[in-house]
Amino acid sequence: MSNRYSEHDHEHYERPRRRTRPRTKDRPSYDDAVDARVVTVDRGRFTLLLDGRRVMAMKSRPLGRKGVVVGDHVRVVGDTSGDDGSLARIVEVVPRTTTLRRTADDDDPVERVIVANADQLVVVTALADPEPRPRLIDRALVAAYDAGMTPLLCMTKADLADPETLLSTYRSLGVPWVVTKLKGESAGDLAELRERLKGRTSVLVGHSGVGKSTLVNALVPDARREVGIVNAVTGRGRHTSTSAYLLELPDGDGWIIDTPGIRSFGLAHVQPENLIEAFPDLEEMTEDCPRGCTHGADEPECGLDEAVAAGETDPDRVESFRRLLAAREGASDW
Ligand SMILES: Nc1nc2c(ncn2[C@@H]2O[C@H](COP(=O)(O)OP(=O)(O)OP(=O)(O)O)[C@@H](O)[C@H]2O)c(=O)[nH]1
Ligand SMILES: [Zn+2]
Repeated sequence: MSNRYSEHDHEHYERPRRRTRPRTKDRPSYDDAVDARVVTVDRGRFTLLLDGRRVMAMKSRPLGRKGVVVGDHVRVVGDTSGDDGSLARIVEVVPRTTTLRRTADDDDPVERVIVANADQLVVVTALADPEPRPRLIDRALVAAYDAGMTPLLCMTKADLADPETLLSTYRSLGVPWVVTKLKGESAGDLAELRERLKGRTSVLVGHSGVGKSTLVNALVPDARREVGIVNAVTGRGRHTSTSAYLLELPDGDGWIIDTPGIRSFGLAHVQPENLIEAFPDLEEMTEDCPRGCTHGADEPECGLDEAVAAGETDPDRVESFRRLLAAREGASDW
């Protein structure tokens, strides 16, 4: 408690003292702070959800350079009315349960947290038009496992193609999956997807054209209007958003975070040890690996090869794991 204005310093308040500025002005006593969640971020301004109200806020000085991202649970003070022109102040970021990150790249030299407190990463891919891009799916899976998030492979446009070909690539990894179809016969049944999203915070990623916006709008009928309202306040175009955006599912059935602006997924920060932790059965077989073994295909004495040779594990699973490991490298574009 070296702070001169510590709240425990009662004496300080009782004894009149000469001051050059009002002492309470910056005193960090946040007993009156209230909880809120970050919905979206735009040029240093945060839209929060607080007791069902949309409230604009900025970071307060004591937070310094500490980042505040979509999905963060925060504590706020000041004008939390949400009235036009009102601005609250974020004074604290509640410790995060997960962080989805992306590596520094040519466009941006800083490693960044993209989204906080999400427990599921939904990799949205079309079965056709555009064709699935397994390498991008692999990269998204790596990001999910690294972040400690459950992946969900969501295959859209099931009216155009059969999911089996794509599924065969991911079956040995045990990646949970759903198919959706928002056009054609029996279109629009999202019951299975809703079930998977229930009670969780799920980030949706996918490259352009896979049908992610269509999906978000089907899941949250108000989505377009909501994003539009916030964008009107922040001066963005009405129905466009380039920032990640948190939306509540109807009936309080969970949260989704749409990520329209995320076009790259740099993974250079991902350590092999973090990745293998997502596969406890494989990890167990690497206990006797030489120090620094990455468990890649070219490692001379990797326990995974011994396990395959001894028939103790599914070779497809090892191969798929190694494919993910290799997917960390190279271009980061979606
Ligand atoms: N056949 C078929 N087309 C679909 C389905 N879902 C979406 N589409 C179409 O696919 C196209 C792309 O859908 P969007 O929702 O805009 O795709 P997006 O992933 O949000 O793409 P961006 O907006 O570029 O990020 C649109 O023409 C949709 O009508 C589907 O289940 N089946
Ligand atoms: Zn190894």
